[in-house]
Amino acid sequence: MQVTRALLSVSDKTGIVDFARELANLGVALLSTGGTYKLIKDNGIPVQEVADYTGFPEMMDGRVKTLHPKIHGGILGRRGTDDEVMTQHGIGRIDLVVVNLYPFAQTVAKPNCSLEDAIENIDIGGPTMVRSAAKNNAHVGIVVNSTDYSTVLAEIQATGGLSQNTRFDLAVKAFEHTAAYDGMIANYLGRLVTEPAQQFSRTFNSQFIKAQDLRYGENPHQKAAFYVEAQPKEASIATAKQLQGKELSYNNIADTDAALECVKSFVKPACVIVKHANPCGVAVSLDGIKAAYDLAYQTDTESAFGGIIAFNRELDAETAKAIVDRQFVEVIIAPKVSPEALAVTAAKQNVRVLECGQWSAERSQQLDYKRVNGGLLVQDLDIGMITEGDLKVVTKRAPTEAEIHDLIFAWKVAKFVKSNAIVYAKGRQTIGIGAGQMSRVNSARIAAIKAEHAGLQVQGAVMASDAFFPFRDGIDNAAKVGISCVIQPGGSMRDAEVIAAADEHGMAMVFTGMRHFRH
Ligand SMILES: NC(=O)c1ncn([C@@H]2O[C@H](COP(=O)(O)O)[C@@H](O)[C@H]2O)c1NC=O
Repeated sequence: MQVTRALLSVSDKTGIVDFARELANLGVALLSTGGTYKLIKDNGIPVQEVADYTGFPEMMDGRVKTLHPKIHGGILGRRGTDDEVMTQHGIGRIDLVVVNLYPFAQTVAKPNCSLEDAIENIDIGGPTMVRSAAKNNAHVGIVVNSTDYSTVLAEIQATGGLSQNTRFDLAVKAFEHTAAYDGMIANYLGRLVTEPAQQFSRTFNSQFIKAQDLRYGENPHQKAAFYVEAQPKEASIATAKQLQGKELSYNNIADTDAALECVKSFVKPACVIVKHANPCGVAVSLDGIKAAYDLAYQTDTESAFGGIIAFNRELDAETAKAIVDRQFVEVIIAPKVSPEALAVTAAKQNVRVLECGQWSAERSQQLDYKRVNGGLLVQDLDIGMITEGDLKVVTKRAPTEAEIHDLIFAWKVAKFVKSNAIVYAKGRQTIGIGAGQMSRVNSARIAAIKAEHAGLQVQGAVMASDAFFPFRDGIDNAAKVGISCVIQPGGSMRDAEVIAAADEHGMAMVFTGMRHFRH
């Protein structure tokens, strides 16, 4: 297919002048809408305005520009089938359509965007041309993204046109583009159909882009792929670059996400080791990430085998060496990886090393999804976090300054441990973690067993519980193993009993008023 005439109509005008110039140099006749036309013409490039071509002016403040049979007939006409009718009605072929749409997303993201503004930024003529051209991809090329200008141009320069493969690929991109666009509009308007407007729209429309096919899913008989957002809001597993190692698996990605999101909770140098989606060792150390790793590893050396290790600082050679010398590790992830660290991990080529970029201290609110059979649970991501000022001391004894540091540390870890979660910690090191039990008492027992197994002293450690204690037995058992201080949300109908138990044992206890279930 030869490109003889192109229609250019873009809101985002990035790169359009150079693209138009090169097309014109190749002898392609250009048609364009108001603003795009003016820009191209002002740059001395020959171009005809759509209004001049159709004999119909743009009207209604741009609501009608390209919605004309001479435009849509020119795009949709089947070469070899519709030639006669096209000639009969004076419709010329349009071989290439270059369109990007009114910036709906940017408009509604503005604070105080009015419904009127949002409505005016719903592009009608643009998607219509995009869909026309994409449908007629057997004869027409459609470009919706300026990042494709150079490859499209190179192909036209080389062959005078675009191959069927290229046109089909561009057409799929075009339908992906309009699907995302209409999804955004439906989500936005779908929040307004009830009075008062709701956070969650009537339908839930979202688009994710395939980052990679995976060898298999959670188990080898399950097929899987990893999809990411077009514009992830912050450094995450979705933004991570793999610097070395075997291909990431489904479970690697899920566990790396858990480790990274947990380590983001800490400001000081920290290390989180995850196994099967649960932290099995976490530590913070003012001496740096190597010291944090040593402490995190101590919590549960058995579970750390084949684990995922996340840091909140650049991975350095010393830490990398400590890891690869000591243990089998599946994935190491950090905001940055030094070239020296990479030289160390290169000796173990199977180890996956990921660099995800630096996140900002201010977490951005996002949606969290969980698939259930036949449905989807959607909620705000749990970015809730308490500070020292939020702690309510409920016992006679108040925690010491050192205990407060440990309480907040243990609380941050408990947030990332599957419920029921119990975390024992001392000196900003996890001493024992009890995860994913149906009874809180059993989680506490497991935390104690883990501590004993690791040879770590529970005496004087703090205990975090992701949700309230329904009975006093949790506190009595904790006292028996040597826990001195407890952090929990509070809110049980037996809080008074639980507090009395803590007082009897001379423990300090604080309520957070915030629960962190994780399923
Ligand atoms: N109404 C129409 O016929 C129409 N045709 C093209 N557009 C859009 O107008 C924009 C370009 O306008 P301009 O070239 O005037 O800057 C593009 O985003 C394009 O998608 C239209 N605008 C909105 O629907």
